[in-house]
Amino acid sequence: MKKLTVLGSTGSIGVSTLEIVAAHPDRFEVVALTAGRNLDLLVQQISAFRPKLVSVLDNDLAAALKKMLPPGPVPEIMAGVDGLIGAAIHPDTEMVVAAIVGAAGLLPTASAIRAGKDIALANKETLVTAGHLFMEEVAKAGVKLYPVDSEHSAVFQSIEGHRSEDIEKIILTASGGPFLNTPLEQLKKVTVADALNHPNWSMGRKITIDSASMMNKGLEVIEARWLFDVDPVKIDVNIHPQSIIHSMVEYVDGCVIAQLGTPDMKAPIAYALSYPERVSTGVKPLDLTQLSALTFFKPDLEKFRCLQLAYDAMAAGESMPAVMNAANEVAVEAFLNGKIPFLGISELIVRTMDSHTAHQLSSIEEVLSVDAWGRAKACELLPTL
Ligand SMILES: NC(=O)C1=CN([C@@H]2O[C@H](COP(=O)(O)OP(=O)(O)OC[C@H]3O[C@@H](n4cnc5c(N)ncnc54)[C@H](OP(=O)(O)O)[C@@H]3O)[C@@H](O)[C@H]2O)C=CC1
Ligand SMILES: CC(=O)[C@@H](O)[C@H](O)COP(=O)(O)O
Ligand SMILES: [Mn+2]
Repeated sequence: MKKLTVLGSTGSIGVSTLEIVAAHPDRFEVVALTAGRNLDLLVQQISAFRPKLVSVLDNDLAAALKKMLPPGPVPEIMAGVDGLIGAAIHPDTEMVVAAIVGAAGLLPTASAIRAGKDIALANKETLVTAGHLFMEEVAKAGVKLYPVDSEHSAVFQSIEGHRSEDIEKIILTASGGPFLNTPLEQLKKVTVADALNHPNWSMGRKITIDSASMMNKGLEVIEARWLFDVDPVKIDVNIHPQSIIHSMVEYVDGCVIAQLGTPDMKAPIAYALSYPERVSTGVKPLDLTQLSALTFFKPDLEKFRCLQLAYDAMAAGESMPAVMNAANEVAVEAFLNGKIPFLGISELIVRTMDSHTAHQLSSIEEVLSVDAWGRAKACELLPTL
């Protein structure tokens, strides 16, 4: 029986994780759940999974939750960062599913690693902002870090049994999002609803906008760089609009190993939870005879400026990816709230990165202060757009 904490249980990844847990009650048990504001869903999850501890965004929400609890055993209720950390380091927990969105996931994930918990990592922002420090913490604590992100799960599955020195290239696939065939000129006028209309994946709002701008793929290149300890020049991005091949690894002998499947996050989540075993997921099996074509081409870096910005941030290194990530989080929120147009996202990131001189980061606490700086700078620059 694997005992789990799910950070971000009310989100898209959190809900899919709990579907896997519910399907395998003999394998997985929930110890702790954390939510942000979605108390109604959290109450349903408490009723179904009977966690020992739950946490919500703040004390007001915790007080409201106490009045909504279902009949039965009463969980410990916590709030804020203390609650996230409490859930992450709960003594009964063996594995933490890191499924909070954004840099808010950094501290609880770091705390879980330091407490010796294995990690199923969905929260890519942790590796984008502080990849080298996280990988050092993972090595120091001797814990396992399993990728949940579909591309990284595909790479993980394609490198098993192979020597890292035999890798020629990692090829991350990208759907191209809803604007793959939209001319740059028309991107000036796209709406929030247009950007949230991802062709292949059903996901949370922030990552869906990141997919539309292709910042998601930029974040994933940085994520792969740290997760698989590869030189960034060995990481390619191929647009693959069908999202059937989830990523590939090319070896020095010219062989390419890929992982394929119906686009459904339950598959990579289940593999991270049950590794090295495989469990049923309910994911629709792939019928290759029903696919008309699998196509691939290079991304347009002028149109998808955010992908180029991620390459620039990775090249600058040190604190720059954390600043880029912070500016992106502010920009996506502003776009979703109707404060800036879609192309304002990349513009705000450029202006924030231009205001920053990269410097070395030697602790996760320093990363948090750079993240705060990046957010404050991006907010200050918002009216200049
Ligand atoms: N969705 C997907 O298919 C994929 C997601 N990922 C990554 O996984 C992570 C989660 O994505 P996704 O599930 O889509 O996101 P969602 O927005 O659907 O869910 C986010 C979760 O985090 C909670 N949350 C948000 N902000 C805070 C905060 N400040 N403090 C505490 N909790 C918070 C939310 O609570 P509430 O809703 O209750 O307010 C919710 O439970 C992201 O990093 C994303 O990039 C990676 C690959 C695929
Ligand atoms: C499901 C998943 O892993 C997402 O990160 C997905 O990759 C988004 O699709 P894009 O390829 O459009 O970014
Ligand atoms: Mn992905």
